[in-house]
Amino acid sequence: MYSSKKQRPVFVYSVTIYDKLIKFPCFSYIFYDINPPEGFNLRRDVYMRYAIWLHKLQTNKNDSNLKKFKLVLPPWSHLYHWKYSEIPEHIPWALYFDIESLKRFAPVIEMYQFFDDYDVTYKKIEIDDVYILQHYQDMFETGKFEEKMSIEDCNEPIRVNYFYYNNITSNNVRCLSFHGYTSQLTSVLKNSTARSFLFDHAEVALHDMFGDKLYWKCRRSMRFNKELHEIAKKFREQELDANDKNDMTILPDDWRKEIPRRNAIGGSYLGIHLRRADFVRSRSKEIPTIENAFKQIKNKLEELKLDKVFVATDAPINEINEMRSLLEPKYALVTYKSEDWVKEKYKDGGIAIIEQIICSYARYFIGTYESTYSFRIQEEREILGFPAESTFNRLCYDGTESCSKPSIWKIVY
Ligand SMILES: C[C@@H]1O[C@H](OP(=O)(O)OP(=O)(O)OC[C@H]2O[C@@H](n3cnc4c(=O)[nH]c(N)nc43)[C@H](O)[C@@H]2O)[C@@H](O)[C@H](O)[C@@H]1O
Repeated sequence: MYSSKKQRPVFVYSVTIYDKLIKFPCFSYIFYDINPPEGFNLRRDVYMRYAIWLHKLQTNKNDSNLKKFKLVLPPWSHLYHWKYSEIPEHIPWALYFDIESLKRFAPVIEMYQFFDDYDVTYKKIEIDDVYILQHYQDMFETGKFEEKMSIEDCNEPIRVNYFYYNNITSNNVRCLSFHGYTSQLTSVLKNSTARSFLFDHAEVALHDMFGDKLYWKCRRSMRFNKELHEIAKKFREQELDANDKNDMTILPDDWRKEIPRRNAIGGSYLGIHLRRADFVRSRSKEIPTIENAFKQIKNKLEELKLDKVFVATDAPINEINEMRSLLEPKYALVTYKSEDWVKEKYKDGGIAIIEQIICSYARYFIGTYESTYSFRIQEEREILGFPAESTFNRLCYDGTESCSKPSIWKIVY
């Protein structure tokens, strides 16, 4: 794990990484950052675009004239949906993900490990080349989308510091209007002698290929931190009477050993992701009221002959109680209540992941329309080998099941 001491570099004076990153002269570093309001699960998708790019750079023999790159994982700081007890907080990826598993796909390092790579006698880190990606305004106006990139005037004011560290900065910041796939950014690397690059607004670059074999390899490498899995497993066993052996949900320790299958059964409970919070305001016409959600849950429990529903939700307690009073006593509504140490150690992000895991292992899953939190559960269930019909379902806004189904993105090996 990480030590808080390692979170903030202490340096004495300023040099560029190109000049002084002396510990590992054969490496160059790629940083990326994302539009601040974006939530955790969209960020996971953006990570994949860059991990796939780095994977390709690492394996593509035609680009052997390029240096070796490391992808620096941006700490989880100031996420809009999370409450932080201490500000600024730089949460490393190891708190949520199995880093060794990520490394089996792409050459990633944590930010604090980058600080270790850096010569710590220097006060300030200056990233050699910063590119702020931005959309071509005219493409949205004309609807004519073509792949291109060009350095242009910036659409937004330029930031002075990066990643909420006031000693990470750059003297060379440019705005790159961009429409294309992430690996097309290779041309930026080829035309530069820099040893450190930051792509801000990284979400502007698209997936090279959404849903192909490489996409799924990368996705499979994104295993959660083992302890989070253990916590969810214990909860499933104790509160939902579910276990991997009976539910046919055992995966090999190494994602590279996974094989195609569709025989997962899942625990004898219905899994629901009921997204509320900001969605109640921003998507009121697309998500159900509590009563409408109840109708769909009850119908599905009847149809599947189940008597338990696990609800992952960011709803306030009064809404959960309302749902509970509608379902009980005939059906049990189970939610995850974290122990104090879990909340303290893993914070809001970890609790959300534990709930996602529990939904992933359910007999049947129903998510919330266009929530990336639900999308990630659907992917996890594809990896676990559930029949697609038990996964790609959404709560309809009107209490019926008649609304359109979510897009089905089946796993490819
Ligand atoms: C419209 C967009 O929707 C996006 O949200 P959407 O895709 O649902 O997906 P997320 O970005 O993951 O949701 C935002 C955060 O809300 C919390 N959250 C959501 N659902 C649950 C849940 O069931 N249980 C728990 N414990 N926490 C939950 C969690 O911290 C998660 O990272 C937003 O990130 C964007 O900023 C934007 O608002």
